[in-house]
Amino acid sequence: MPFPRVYRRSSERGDRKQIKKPSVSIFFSLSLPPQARPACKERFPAGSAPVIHRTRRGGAENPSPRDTALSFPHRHELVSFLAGSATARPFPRPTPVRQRQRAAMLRGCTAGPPGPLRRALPAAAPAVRLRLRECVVRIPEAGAVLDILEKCPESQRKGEFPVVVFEGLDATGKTTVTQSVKDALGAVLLRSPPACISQWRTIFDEEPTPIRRAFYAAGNYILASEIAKASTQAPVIVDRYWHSTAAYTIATETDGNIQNLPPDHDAVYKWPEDLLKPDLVLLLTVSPEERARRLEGRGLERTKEEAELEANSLFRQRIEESYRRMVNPACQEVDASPSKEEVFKTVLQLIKKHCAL
Ligand SMILES: Nc1ncnc2c1ncn2[C@@H]1O[C@H](COP(=O)(O)OP(=O)(O)OP(=O)(O)O)[C@@H](O)[C@H]1O
Ligand SMILES: Cc1cn([C@H]2C[C@H](O)[C@@H](COP(=O)(O)O)O2)c(=O)[nH]c1=O
Repeated sequence: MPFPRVYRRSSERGDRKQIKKPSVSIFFSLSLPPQARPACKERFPAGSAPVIHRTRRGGAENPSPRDTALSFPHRHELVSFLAGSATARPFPRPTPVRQRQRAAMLRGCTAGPPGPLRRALPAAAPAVRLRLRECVVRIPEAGAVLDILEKCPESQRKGEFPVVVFEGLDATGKTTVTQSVKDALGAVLLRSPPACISQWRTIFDEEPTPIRRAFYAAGNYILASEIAKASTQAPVIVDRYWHSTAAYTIATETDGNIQNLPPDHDAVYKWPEDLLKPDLVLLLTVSPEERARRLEGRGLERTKEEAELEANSLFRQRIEESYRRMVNPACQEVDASPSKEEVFKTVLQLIKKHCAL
C-alpha cells in the first residue's frame, strides 16, 4: 500500500478548492512531536496516497471514532517510523477498545497499590501494560512503549556487578555525580526514562496522572532489562528509578504538608515485587536555597512539574519525605551541599562500603 500523505494543517495542502477530500481524517495534533514533522514530510512525500488530513481536537473536522479507527494502520506506521524503525514491521493493530475499558481508563482504576494512590501508580508490570493499552487508541506512542516493553524479558535478574541508583529533587547534583562515579568505576550509566522511550516524554508529561505515571513506570521496567544486561559486564549507575516514579506520584496526588502523606509503611512506599532491585539507593539532598542557586546556574527550560517543584515548597517536602519513606530498598541520604569533589568522595566511599567493589 502506498504511504499516506501527511499535512500539518489543511492550509498546507495549498488551494483548498483544488484539493480532494481527505480519505481518512485523523486525530494527529496531540501525539505527533513537532520535531518529527519535517522528517515525516520527507518520508511520506507529496503525491503518495491516501491523504491523511490532520484535524484539530474539538474542531468541526474532529474525526468520528470510525475515522479514527480507520486511520490506525497509518498512525502506527508513522509512529514506527518516528521511533527510528520505518523499515520494521508496523505496530500491531490495537484491539478494539470497548466502552467499559474507556471508562476504566478515564477513571484510571487499574491495579496498583491500595488506597487513594491506587489510581495514580501502577506498581506491577501487568498494571502498567494494561494502562498503556487502554490509552493506545488516543496516544499511539503508548503502543510504541508497549512494543518495547513486550520485548523485555519477564524475569529480570541482576548480574554479579553492583547496581547503584541516585535519587533526589531536580538540580541536587545527580547528573554531575553519576558521571564522575561512572568514570571512576568504569561503570555503565543508565537513566530513567531510558533513551529508547525518552523522545515521547513530552507527550506523556502533558497527559493526566494515571497515563503519565504509567509511562514512567513502563520506563522503569524497560530500564530494568537494561540494568540486568549491563550488570553482567560492569557496575551500573542509574540516574533515577522506581523511587522517583513513586515519590513524584505520591507528592502530586497529595496536598499540603507531609502530614497528609500516606502513613509510614503504607503499600505505596514498597518496591514493586516484579521489578529488579538495585543494591544501593542514594538520595541526594541540598537546602532549598542551594538548590535554587544550582537551578539558576543551570538555566534549563522547565517542565510543568519542575516549575511546580520550584514554586511549591510543600510539594518539594512531600517528594523528599516520600523518598525517605521508601523501603526495601530504602534510600540512604547523602548531604549533597558540599563541593562536587566532596560529594563525589562521600558517594564513592558509600558505594565501596555497601557493594562488593
Ligand atoms: N556539589 C555541587 N556543588 C555546586 N554545584 C553543583 C554541585 N553538583 C552539581 N552542581 C551544579 O548544579 C546544577 C545541577 O546539577 P545536576 O544537573 O547534576 O543536577 P540533577 O540532580 O542531575 O538535576 P536533574 O534531576 O534536573 O537532571 C549544575 O549546574 C551542576 O553543575
Ligand atoms: C524518572 C522520572 C521523572 N519524573 C519527573 C520528575 C521531574 O519533574 C522530572 C525530572 O526528570 P530529570 O530528567 O531528572 O530532569 O521528571 C517522574 O515524575 N517520574 C519518573 O519516574
